[in-house]
Amino acid sequence: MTEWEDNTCTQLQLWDTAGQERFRKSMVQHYYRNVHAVLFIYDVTSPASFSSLTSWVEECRQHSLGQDIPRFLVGNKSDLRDPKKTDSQVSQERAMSFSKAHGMIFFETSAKDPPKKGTSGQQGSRQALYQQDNVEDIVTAVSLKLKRQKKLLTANSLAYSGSFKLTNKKAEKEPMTCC
Ligand SMILES: Nc1nc2c(ncn2[C@@H]2O[C@H](COP(=O)(O)OP(=O)(O)OP(=O)(O)O)[C@@H](O)[C@H]2O)c(=O)[nH]1
Repeated sequence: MTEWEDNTCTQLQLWDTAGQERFRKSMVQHYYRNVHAVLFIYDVTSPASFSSLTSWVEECRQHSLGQDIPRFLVGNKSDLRDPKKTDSQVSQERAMSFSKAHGMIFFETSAKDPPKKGTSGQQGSRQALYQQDNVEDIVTAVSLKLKRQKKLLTANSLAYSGSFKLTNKKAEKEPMTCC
């Protein structure tokens, strides 16, 4: 639950899809019904977990999840990054490029050992390109995105389903009423 300064709050209900196929098959319809956002989470030390994201993106598409549903890409286990093993890890550049291609908001974090607020991580011998966030920051970002989107949807539905529709400056001054 995130409480905002305007006295509203956003409550997040997270559904963790089971890794095991036999559970996934029976639960899958339930997951996709009324979904407001999707978090694609992978393990930064497991390129296989990153590669499997493509099938999750495809699954979302098959379940007709619209592009208006916010998508987040989260690389977890950043505490296990080993500067000497860059080949067997998912680089932030690769993840960032994937997130851009799929319209996702990218985060990297560790659920076990939360990065200090706003710090950049170390990747190989270089400074990581993107900052790492703790889990709470990611939850807040998801909540904020949903709050903004809800506001936008409400504004749009008022503009298009009310007794008048604002189309231009003239209409703003002299609203046309109908119904
Ligand atoms: N070092 C480290 N270990 C983690 C982190 N997050 C989870 N783990 C460990 O990773 C293991 C797997 O965690 P799960 O949450 O079961 O992973 P999962 O992907 O949901 O697993 P399935 O639902 O079975 O697919 C556990 O032993 C966790 O303690 C992290 O950020 N850092």
